[in-house]
Amino acid sequence: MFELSLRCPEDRVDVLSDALDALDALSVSVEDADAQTPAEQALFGEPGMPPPKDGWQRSRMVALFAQESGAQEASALLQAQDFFEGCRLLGIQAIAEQDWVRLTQSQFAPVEVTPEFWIVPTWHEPPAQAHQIIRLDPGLAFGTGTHPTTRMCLRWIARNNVKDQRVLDYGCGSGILAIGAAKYGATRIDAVDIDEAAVTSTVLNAEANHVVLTAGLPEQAQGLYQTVLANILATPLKVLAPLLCSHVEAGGALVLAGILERQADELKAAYAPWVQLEVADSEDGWILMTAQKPASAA
Ligand SMILES: C[S@@+](CC[C@H](N)C(=O)[O-])C[C@H]1O[C@@H](n2cnc3c(N)ncnc32)[C@H](O)[C@@H]1O
Repeated sequence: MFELSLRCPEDRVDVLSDALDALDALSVSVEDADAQTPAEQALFGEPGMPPPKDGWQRSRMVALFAQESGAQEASALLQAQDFFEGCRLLGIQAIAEQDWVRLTQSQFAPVEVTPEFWIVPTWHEPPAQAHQIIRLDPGLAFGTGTHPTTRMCLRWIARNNVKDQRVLDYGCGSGILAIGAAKYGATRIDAVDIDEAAVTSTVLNAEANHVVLTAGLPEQAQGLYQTVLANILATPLKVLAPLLCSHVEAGGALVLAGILERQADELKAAYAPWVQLEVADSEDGWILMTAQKPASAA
């Protein structure tokens, strides 16, 4: 394989991607040309939404070609185009053969939720002290346990009693929270997501973990649940406040994650008409907020 890399301004990323695609690049990736420097720009998008911008102010694009001649031809053609003005060819280089599967796998080790509760990729042996295990490999959907928001939700499940409960996992991603709830004894579990790939991942991961749950699009969530879990992000969580609260049974628990420490007050205010949210856990600047729905509430 041969890698053609170039640098370009943000407004050229789209046209260059299309051109490289048309020139038979096997893949095109874009990254911040200023990554790892003080000029690095953070670009965040909401899950399920398109990225906020096509590229960074100064983007580095890397296109992969099967043959060196293909990369050279593409570079000559691109440099002859008007839209290449302001762009710079960084070079063409051969990529050494690698065992990509082994390399990827080596980046995912077992993750500890509590000393007894672990998330273990299928290519690893579970640690000896693990009494409760979720088997999960990285896939298309969010939720491998490496993110603090997921771990905090799972810790909450392990430390609170969900046995025999009806549980809703809203924004299920890989299904990891729904599977965790099943492992801790929840019996009727709905896992929903706006992303169909997440629904498919959840079904496959539930099967691999031998747990029973129902996965589907958000309309699948119906009626009242004793526990509602939602690890999304502060903005959608605020929009979803009436809906999520309407699914919590009186006396039931609402568990929210994907919230930064500084967003605690805005979340409390958004949920105040229904429940009183409190910070229940925190890790790396992220917080877990929980509430019990008043027993008399509708
Ligand atoms: C941060 S991931 C969490 C995945 C998993 N529950 C976990 O804890 O690791 C958020 C998930 O919420 C989904 N999502 C975002 N907005 C949503 C919405 N309005 N309704 C349902 N799902 C949503 C995304 O597609 C994504 O899979």
